[in-house]
Amino acid sequence: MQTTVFEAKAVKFGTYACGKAHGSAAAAVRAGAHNASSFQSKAVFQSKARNGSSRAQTVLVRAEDADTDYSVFSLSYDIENASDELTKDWKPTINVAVSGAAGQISNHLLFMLASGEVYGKDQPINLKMLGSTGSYEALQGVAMELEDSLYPLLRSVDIGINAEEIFEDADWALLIGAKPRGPGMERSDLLEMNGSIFSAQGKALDKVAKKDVKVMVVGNPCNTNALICQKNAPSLDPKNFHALTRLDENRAKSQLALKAGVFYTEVSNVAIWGNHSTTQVPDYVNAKIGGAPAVDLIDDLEWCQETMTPLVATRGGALIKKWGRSSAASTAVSIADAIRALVVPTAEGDCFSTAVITDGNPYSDNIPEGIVFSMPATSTGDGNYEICENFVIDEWLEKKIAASVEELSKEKDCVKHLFGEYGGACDVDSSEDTSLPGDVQDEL
Ligand SMILES: NC(=O)c1ccc[n+]([C@@H]2O[C@H](COP(=O)([O-])OP(=O)(O)OC[C@H]3O[C@@H](n4cnc5c(N)ncnc54)[C@H](O)[C@@H]3O)[C@@H](O)[C@H]2O)c1
Repeated sequence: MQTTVFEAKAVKFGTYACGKAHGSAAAAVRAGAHNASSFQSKAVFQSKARNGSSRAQTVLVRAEDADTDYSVFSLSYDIENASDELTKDWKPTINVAVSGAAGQISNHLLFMLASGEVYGKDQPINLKMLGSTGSYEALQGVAMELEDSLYPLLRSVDIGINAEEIFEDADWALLIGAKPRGPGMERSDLLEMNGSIFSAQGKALDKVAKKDVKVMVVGNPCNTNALICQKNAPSLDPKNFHALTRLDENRAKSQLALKAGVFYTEVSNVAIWGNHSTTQVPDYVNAKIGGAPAVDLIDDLEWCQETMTPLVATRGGALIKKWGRSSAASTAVSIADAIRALVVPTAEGDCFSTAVITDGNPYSDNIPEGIVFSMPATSTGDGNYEICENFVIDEWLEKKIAASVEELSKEKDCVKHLFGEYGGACDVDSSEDTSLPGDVQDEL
């Protein structure tokens, strides 16, 4: 066994740095890309070539101050020169940025991303994890757990609190971090507070992310946060901004399957329309079970309208009452599903729900332009999507969709100034709270 030693710079806000065999200074380059405000510390690369081969198998990096800075390390593998069975068919590495990376949802999601179950077993990733000042130590802890998990597809990890550093060259940005509503805080205050986070993150994405970055906003109120983020990133394609409503879709599918007494894989074409709030509309009208209309098999309109619909819309609150905290694991699963929906072709006759910008949508009689609204879509698996055009909007759906449109239009009025539009008073109703769990701290 041959051992070589290299020297490179590592930075405090950088975790793994991905080096190459023969001492390629990839890590040094990555470290150098961080701005001068980052704390610099010297690190030693130790590369071990197996069986006397010149190809490095493993590179570990430790900062000199590793005792106090647990987050600085590196695990590297020379994919480009690899010829073994594991890596020879791997795709080029992608950069996945995750904000709120020290939070509950990320604690599940990050490990799914690193394992390959989201982007595929042949898709190596660089994880770029954004936290807040207060969560920086926790972020280091998450990085330590990732280090200890030995995921071959996880090529590198960066952590930081500066969005412009973390979003650099991002192919995907999963925006989970948000501030919860404190006791007594108005819904309009929450919109404003999180709005400023998402306008800053939109600007950062605009400046440093890849131009075809796919952005998925999870932090609540996610539809309006996604709108703010998109409007602050004018050089990016508006189509690539999503707000997560896949959890709502999964909840609706589960209830329909239970009611019909079928396995959930029989349930298809389930759309969520509207806002990720209690005004959301789980669409039983167009849903199918075993390829036939769900309403024919279930044959109970009252259950669909009066039981299933509110049950899905208020599921988060019910879960908090039982569990004592908001849904994190199932949300992470639904983020994974939402990503897979874009990178794997949609099955024939099926759809997935995603909240996207409504400009040019095929339901313009019911859904105005200029908001982020959940609709049914399909994808060929290339990261893009098309909104389904053939969904029937009956009288019941029309009324429910109108209520969600009104709510989102009011939310937009409250935050317009965050993307340079003025006019319209902030008139969101806090008396009937439609927000979903996770954005109200005192519920926990
Ligand atoms: N769309 C959905 O279906 C859905 C479902 C569940 C939860 N949520 C929302 O997801 C969000 C996160 O939920 P959680 O349970 O993980 O919360 P959490 O409080 O456990 O984690 C949030 C993390 O974000 C960090 N953070 C705060 N501001 C930040 C910023 N500006 N940049 C980076 N990080 C920041 C916090 O420090 C914290 O570590 C909440 O807003 C919640 O309401 C959405």
